[in-house]
Amino acid sequence: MKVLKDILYKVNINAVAGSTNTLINKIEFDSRKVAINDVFVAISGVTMDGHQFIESAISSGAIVIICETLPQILKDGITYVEVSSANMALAYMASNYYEHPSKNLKLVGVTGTNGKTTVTSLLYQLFKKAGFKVGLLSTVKIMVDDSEYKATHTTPDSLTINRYLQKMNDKGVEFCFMEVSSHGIHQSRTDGLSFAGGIFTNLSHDHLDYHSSFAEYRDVKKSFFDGLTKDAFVLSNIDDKNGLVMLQNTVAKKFTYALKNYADYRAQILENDFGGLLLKLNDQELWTKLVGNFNAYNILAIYATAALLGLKNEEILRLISELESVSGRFQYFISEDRITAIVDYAHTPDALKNVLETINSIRTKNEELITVVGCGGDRDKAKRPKMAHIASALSTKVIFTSDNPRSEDPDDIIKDMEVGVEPLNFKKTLSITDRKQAIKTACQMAQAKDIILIAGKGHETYQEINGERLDFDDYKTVLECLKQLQK
Ligand SMILES: CC(=O)N[C@H]1[C@@H](OP(=O)(O)OP(=O)(O)OC[C@H]2O[C@@H](n3ccc(=O)[nH]c3=O)[C@H](O)[C@@H]2O)O[C@H](CO)[C@@H](O)[C@@H]1O[C@H](C)C(=O)N[C@@H](C)C(=O)N[C@H](CCC(=O)O)C(=O)O
Ligand SMILES: Nc1ncnc2c1ncn2[C@@H]1O[C@H](COP(=O)(O)OP(=O)(O)OP(=O)(O)O)[C@@H](O)[C@H]1O
Ligand SMILES: N[C@H](CCC[C@H](N)C(=O)O)C(=O)O
Ligand SMILES: [Mg+2]
Repeated sequence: MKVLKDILYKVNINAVAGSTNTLINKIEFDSRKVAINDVFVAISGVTMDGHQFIESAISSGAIVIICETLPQILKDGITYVEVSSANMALAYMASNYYEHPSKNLKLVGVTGTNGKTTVTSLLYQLFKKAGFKVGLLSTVKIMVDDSEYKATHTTPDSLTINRYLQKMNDKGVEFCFMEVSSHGIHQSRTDGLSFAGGIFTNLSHDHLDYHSSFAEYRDVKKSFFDGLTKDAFVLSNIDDKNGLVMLQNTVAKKFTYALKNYADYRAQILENDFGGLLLKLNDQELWTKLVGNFNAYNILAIYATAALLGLKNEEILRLISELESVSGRFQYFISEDRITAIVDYAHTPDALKNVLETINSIRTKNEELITVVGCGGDRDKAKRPKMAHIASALSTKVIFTSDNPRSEDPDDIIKDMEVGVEPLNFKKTLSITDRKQAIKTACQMAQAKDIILIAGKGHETYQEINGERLDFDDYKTVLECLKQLQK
């Protein structure tokens, strides 16, 4: 049991009705999870308003209500706290409730449109190899040192974050690397956390269904860096046109990385093929198994972060050469028939362009590049024609298909995509709604030495249709199809 007034520390309060000396059990923001003596935080969400569940939370045992507008009738024995932002209040209360776990380890947040999972997962691997106890909060999974937990979000809600950070404290974790999504920042999921550092990877088109404009999306990302303290570091990719913007108003120590511009941490690509990348990094050669120009940025960010966190140069270089690629990020195999299949999580126009350009820079003219791609339902519709345009312009053949249609009709999503195909590329394209069938067709079309790219779902092991997640795995599917077709 905790005392309410202790967990309200730093919360911006407008009004209180009732006692704050109350003993409380736990905090919940979903009325369906409330039990006796809990605090219920009413959040006005994207689809519903949590304020309408105050009554039901009280019936389930809530004795404290945190809300943005006080109900008209206040019940005896219940403490009501009016705050200006319920999301922000939840984040500070979560941190207080779990006793500020982010202060007991070095927490590094990674934000940007693409590369967050790659950078955080590789940092997790590198620090584990260096012998530390490490934590990870990522799209793919949550790790409390060696214990793995399922991830539901890229950046979980603030209660979940602090709960896992406390578990990390209990295990003696020294470093934690976490993805910081724009939804996460906007919904204050990371407020109140003590970050030792923040990394900016890049910014391109995504989530314009949620953010009102690209400028708002950029400013939300920037606000993460604006919120860091002066003992923290910011590491920004200044080859990205918003790299310097992220550094504008932060009081944290500023560091930059780049392949094309002058920066604190610089690298040059010496070799780039399916075997990996050979980089010249601050005058030293460094080899990595990771493939693709964009991974040169990720590797450079990892090197710089490890250096900023105190690891020695030689050790970092040695450990980077041992890193394995992240599940569903340029994950590939070559079949018995010498067909290369690549599964990649490219689900934004920029990521898709980078992956296709990387493959094209490695591929010879006689080899076909067959791309299978779809776009998510209930997500930014403006990405659809853009991704279809890029896929059809940069591949020799393209199959448009489904990628988590969610509540939408998959054929409508495909139609939105087809609009982006330029007339000269029409003949390269084909649409097959069923993703398994699309992958199978790509495998049937491929000859020896051709390359199949299956983009958009990466590590995902499901296809979400009408609220139901049906088992589906791109990597397993393509592996099986190529095996069955073996000549
Ligand atoms: C659009 C969005 O971000 N939604 C998130 C948001 O939910 P919401 O605002 O829709 O909630 P709501 O359904 O309107 O409900 C409002 C409030 O009423 C409460 N409620 C609701 C029903 C009830 O009976 N009782 C009750 O108390 C809810 O618990 C909630 O607090 O707050 C919830 C709790 O934190 C999140 O789980 C939920 O994520 C949804 C599932 C989601 O799909 N989010 C995606 C878009 C997302 O966050 N993605 C980013 C990654 C993006 C990237 O690629 O960069 C991520 O970090 O994962
Ligand atoms: N530094 C980078 N720059 C551009 N594209 C990248 C970069 N790193 C990875 N990508 C591409 O973006 C895809 C997604 O990468 P990753 O999962 O690391 O990004 P993310 O930021 O975690 O995405 P999400 O927002 O879904 O969490 C990869 O599969 C690859 O195609
Ligand atoms: N974090 C991203 C992931 C998109 C992955 C793609 N497979 C899709 O479902 O659109 C989102 O939720 O928008
Ligand atoms: Mg991610």
